[in-house]
Amino acid sequence: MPSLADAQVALGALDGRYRSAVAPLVDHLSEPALNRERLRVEVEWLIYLTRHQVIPGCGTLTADEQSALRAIPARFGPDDIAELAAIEAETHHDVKAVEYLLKRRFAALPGRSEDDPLTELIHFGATSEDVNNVSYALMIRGAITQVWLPAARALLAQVEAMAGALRAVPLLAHTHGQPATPTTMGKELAVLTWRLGRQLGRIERAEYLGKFNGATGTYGAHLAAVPDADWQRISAEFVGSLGLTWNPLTTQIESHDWQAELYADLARFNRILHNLCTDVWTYISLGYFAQVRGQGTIGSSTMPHKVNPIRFENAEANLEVSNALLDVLAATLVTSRLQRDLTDSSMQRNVGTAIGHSLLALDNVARGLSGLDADPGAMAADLDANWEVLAEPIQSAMRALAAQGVPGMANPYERLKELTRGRRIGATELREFIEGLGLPADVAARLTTLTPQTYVGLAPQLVDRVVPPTTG
Ligand SMILES: O=C(O)C[C@H](Nc1ncnc2c1ncn2[C@@H]1O[C@H](COP(=O)(O)O)[C@@H](O)[C@H]1O)C(=O)O
Repeated sequence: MPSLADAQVALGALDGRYRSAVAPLVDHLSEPALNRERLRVEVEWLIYLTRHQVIPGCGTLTADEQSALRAIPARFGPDDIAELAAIEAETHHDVKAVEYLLKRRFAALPGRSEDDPLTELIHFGATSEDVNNVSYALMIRGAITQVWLPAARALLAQVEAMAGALRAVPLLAHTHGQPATPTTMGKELAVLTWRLGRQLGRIERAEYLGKFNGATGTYGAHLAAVPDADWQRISAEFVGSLGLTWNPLTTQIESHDWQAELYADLARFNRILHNLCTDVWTYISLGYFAQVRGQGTIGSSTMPHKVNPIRFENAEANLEVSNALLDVLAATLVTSRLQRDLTDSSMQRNVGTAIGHSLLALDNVARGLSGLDADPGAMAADLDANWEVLAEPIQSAMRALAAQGVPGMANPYERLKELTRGRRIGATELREFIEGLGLPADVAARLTTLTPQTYVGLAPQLVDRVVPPTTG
């Protein structure tokens, strides 16, 4: 029997059926992207060392040579990937393989050779983690700022636009799944926009840290080679030159605390988005949103009438997978036995998968939302069937009157409970009840004009906190 493995079939869903949605992350978080970043860091370190003559009297690189070296990661492609894999098959050490590949490329520059004295400055003073941690910081920063954040911002703008459009559309709330004080659909979406926006702000402010201080973070090898250099300043300057925040105090490994912080924020964003999915799914189920576009031609394989909210269900699943990975990354990356164990290396191989499932969910939610049309008629019908929700404002007005010394306003809660608890009442019963309360005329007039559809408080105005009202 032929093996499917022979056909280069993906094992995981992200590289299989969902590949197109997550492809932009491949350039940032795949294994070749890691190796490309490692090459970039090694090249930049060599250029830094020679340009600043950190090793007094060491050779220099011409501008053309610096460009040629920088082109190695910039043009890193399938042939380099294959060559690197062949070297790693010999070294069984992935960073050493990168070092050897760069030494080969350096020796091949015009006028250089394997015996060139500068060859030994490649990977000078560095432990693998010096190269790895800086590479990961650059990769993750690229993935977040160039791929994930733009997708998340676009989704947020979409939810925000829906909140604005449905700003004043009355909606029967369902606390505990039971009819409750009305709100508007726009305000409920504005709450989610507000929450997602706060998390997005935290993610936008994420710090990306890097360290470059040798095998146990002591600069021991550096000092042994060049005792007079200010190695802490050099390390800070080099890490800073890559646009990262310098971590001054570490063991062999960068402590990964910033990664744990970022993954906790991403996971919290995912959880709020999951809440949006389950709410919108429920509103669809109640008929408050109609699925009108982009649902494909088949809903159910057996029930022809159905259109299923599959985009939101897919997003839920992917957010859960993403969070499982983000949680395990955040929990485990912050510990390493003594000066280093290698669990972080194997664990960080899953960063792309963790962020990929989140990106896939963003894509599904965006597609799901764009296929929806609100049905204000369905929302109005449910409000109209639940006049008892007006027991609350009547009670509240009576309490205020009682506090002002108006006679006959005692025990409003109990009186409304008697009228409404466990039974349906309509406009007529409620108005008759109000008329029998002996309320001051202005309050009675105000309450009798109230309907479940108009009892939305400040809901429309609250939307303006996240969606500025359109002017003109
Ligand atoms: O600079 C060093 O290498 C110092 C060394 N610590 C190491 N630091 C970083 N990488 C190391 C280390 N050790 C191994 N390896 C190589 O890491 C690779 C791990 O593979 P995987 O589990 O697939 O992520 C895999 O390629 C391993 O060979 C130490 O002894 O402290």
